[in-house]
Amino acid sequence: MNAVEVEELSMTYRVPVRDGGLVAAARALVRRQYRAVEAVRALSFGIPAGQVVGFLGRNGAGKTTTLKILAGILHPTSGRVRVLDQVPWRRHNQYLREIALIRGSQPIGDAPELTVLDSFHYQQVLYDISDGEFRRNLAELSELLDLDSILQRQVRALSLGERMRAGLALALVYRPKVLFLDEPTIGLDVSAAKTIRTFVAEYSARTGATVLLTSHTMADVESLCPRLILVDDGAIAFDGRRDELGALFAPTKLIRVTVIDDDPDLSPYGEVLQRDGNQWLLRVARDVVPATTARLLDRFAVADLSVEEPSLENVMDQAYRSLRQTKDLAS
Ligand SMILES: Nc1ncnc2c1ncn2[C@@H]1O[C@H](COP(=O)(O)OP(=O)(O)OP(=O)(O)O)[C@@H](O)[C@H]1O
Repeated sequence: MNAVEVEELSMTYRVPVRDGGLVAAARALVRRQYRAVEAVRALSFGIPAGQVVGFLGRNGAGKTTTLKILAGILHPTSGRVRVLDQVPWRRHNQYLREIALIRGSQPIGDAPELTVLDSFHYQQVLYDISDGEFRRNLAELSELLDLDSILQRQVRALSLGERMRAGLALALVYRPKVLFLDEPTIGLDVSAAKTIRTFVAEYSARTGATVLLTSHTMADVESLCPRLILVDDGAIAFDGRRDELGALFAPTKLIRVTVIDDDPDLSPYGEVLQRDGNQWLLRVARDVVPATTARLLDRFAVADLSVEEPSLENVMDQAYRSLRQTKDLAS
């Protein structure tokens, strides 16, 4: 059984619309008009327990809406969802104890006057955690997220990075089995973001937690998610491994080659992206990579040669362009 099971999930928001001006404002008081925004359209996917999945897509693609439905905050327009075999929007206590939604934009609850430690005690009461388990979990989280120096501080006085570390620990002190992480590194400096990434990887490895993560930071996705689901306009555009995404949307690879010949010219072998002395970086269509490497090895005295996938950032850029083009052609 999958930990997360989503079938034909759709969500349409009703957004009030009115023209500008006082007359229109007065008319809207009497008869309000609405416009439908289809945020999620017939999404289907399953996630086995323990898997870490990147949930990607352009701004407005429907990621946060999906995570909110899975976390039981929103009721969808239609579709079937089971997370740990429960219907999220029924919000049973048992369910809420087994999952956590953590949003990088709002990592911590709404009691900014409490200290971090008080917030932990509040979580202990709310989630009915035994003293022994609470002490163990808090000690482990403090160590992994370096919380000792902020436990006595008021939440309102924390920096964004400290807030995110505290928010993650607060959400995980009751040991949820499924994590929905919505841009957990947004706005963080490179070291703080790395701390969060390392922590998420360790948490899921240690506890076997299932993780669905959205991020526009490709380093998060690259380091954490073997499987990627790409949504576009509320529908799934891709579901598979990172190399499969590359093969689908970025039809090229990079050949990095160092030759020891004098004054070599490698430009006929591919698009030259970089040249540094005798080291060349060539962009080559995927299907001619084997033939091109064979020709290079045959023609030059090669000191070093490697074939590289384009960066995930590059692949995503090409994927978004291609999806936009398809949409423009269809409209
Ligand atoms: N509360 C709401 N009321 C009306 N429309 C909404 C609401 N929340 C989101 N939307 C719309 O639904 C669509 C999907 O939004 P959503 O926030 O799920 O996208 P996203 O993929 O998370 O985007 P981003 O990467 O920018 O965070 C967008 O068109 C958005 O404007």
